[in-house]
This record gives sequence, C-alpha cells and structure tokens, in this order.
Amino acid sequence: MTQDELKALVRTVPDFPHAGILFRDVTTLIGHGEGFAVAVTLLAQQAAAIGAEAVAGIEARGFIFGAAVAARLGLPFVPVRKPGKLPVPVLALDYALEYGTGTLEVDPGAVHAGQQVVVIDDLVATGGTALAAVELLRKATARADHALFLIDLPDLGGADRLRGAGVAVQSLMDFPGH
Ligand SMILES: O=P(O)(O)OC[C@H]1O[C@H](OP(=O)(O)OP(=O)(O)O)[C@H](O)[C@@H]1O
Ligand SMILES: Nc1ncnc2[nH]cnc12
Repeated sequence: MTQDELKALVRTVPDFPHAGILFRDVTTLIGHGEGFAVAVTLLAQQAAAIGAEAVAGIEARGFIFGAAVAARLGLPFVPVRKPGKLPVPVLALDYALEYGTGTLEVDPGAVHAGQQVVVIDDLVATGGTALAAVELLRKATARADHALFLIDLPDLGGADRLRGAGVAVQSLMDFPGH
C-alpha cells in the first residue's frame, strides 16, 4: 500500500465537532484491515528505530495505535488518560487543543526514571495534547524525547511546538492547510 493509499483511508468531515473544524477521522482507516496493519507496522518501525523502551498512548484514539505498537514490539504500554479513570494517585495537567480544553492524567508508577517513553497519538494539531502528555511523563521522571503520529496538521504548528520542547516528531502523513 502506498502512502497516498493510506492517506485516502482518512475520512474528512467538515464542521465537526464545531463549525469551522475540518475533522480528520481515522475511523475509516482502522476499519480497513490492511490500512490499519500498515499504519501500525510503520509506527512500530519508527518506535523501534528510536529505541523506545515503553509506549505511551493518549486516550482515546492514541490507545488504538499506541497499544498495537507496544504489543507488536513487546514493550510496556502506558495509558495517558482523561480525568478520573485511573484508580491510583495521578499526575494531572490541563491543556488546550484545537477545539477545546481537557485534562490528562498519568500514573507515575507506570514509568521508570530515565525510561525512554515514546508518545503515540493519531493526530497532532496544536500540539497541546501531546505536549501535556510529554510534560506528565517527564514529571514522572521518564524521558519523553519522541512523539509519533499518524497525521500532522502542520499549519496548526503542533509539531514545531513539540520540537521546541525537545521532542523529535515524526508522522506518517500530513494535511497542509488542515
Ligand atoms: O494537537 P491538539 O490540538 O492537542 O489535538 C490533537 C488531539 O485531539 C484529538 O483528541 P480528542 O481530545 O478529540 O480525543 P479522543 O481521542 O478521545 O477523540 C486527537 O486524538 C489528539 O489527541
Ligand atoms: N482537525 C482535527 N481532526 C481530528 N482530530 C483532531 N484533533 C484536533 N484537531 C483535529
């Protein structure tokens, strides 16, 4: 499958969840067996190449890709969760994303000091979500020097914002002009 064929599996929905947002929906890609497998294989190759020792996935769509990559590589999976879901004391951070605000939480016991934890999510837009995940993992004393995405919306500046925070960013495709 070519990069263009993989990209064509992403559905674009105008005005979701708010007027003016062009929503890049991965539901159609994960609903395509070969497309999902190719995406996971490519992300797993990138995670292996950077020497990831654990994979952090961001709830909810980041769980789909992150967990699959972790299982493929035999690495621990660290869930970065939306609030109130983890049954232990957590580190928490508020953040803003393209179409709203939220809070992410991490169990500090899920990572080790100095462990290289790669952050995986389906999409980076403003980078607010991924940066919050990186900051939480670093606060938990892990290293979070890499983030992998299926989709980058480069005009929203998130990948550059992450790079400015010392995070190397890779994505499988981008949608310029978002
Ligand atoms: O770069 P940003 O501007 O921060 O936006 C990117 C985030 O937005 C989406 O998550 P959403 O909060 O919609 O949650 P979901 O995965 O539960 O659908 C997406 O899955 C990323 O996590
Ligand atoms: N335009 C967009 N499409 C899908 N998910 C998103 N998360 C933030 N912005 C998004």
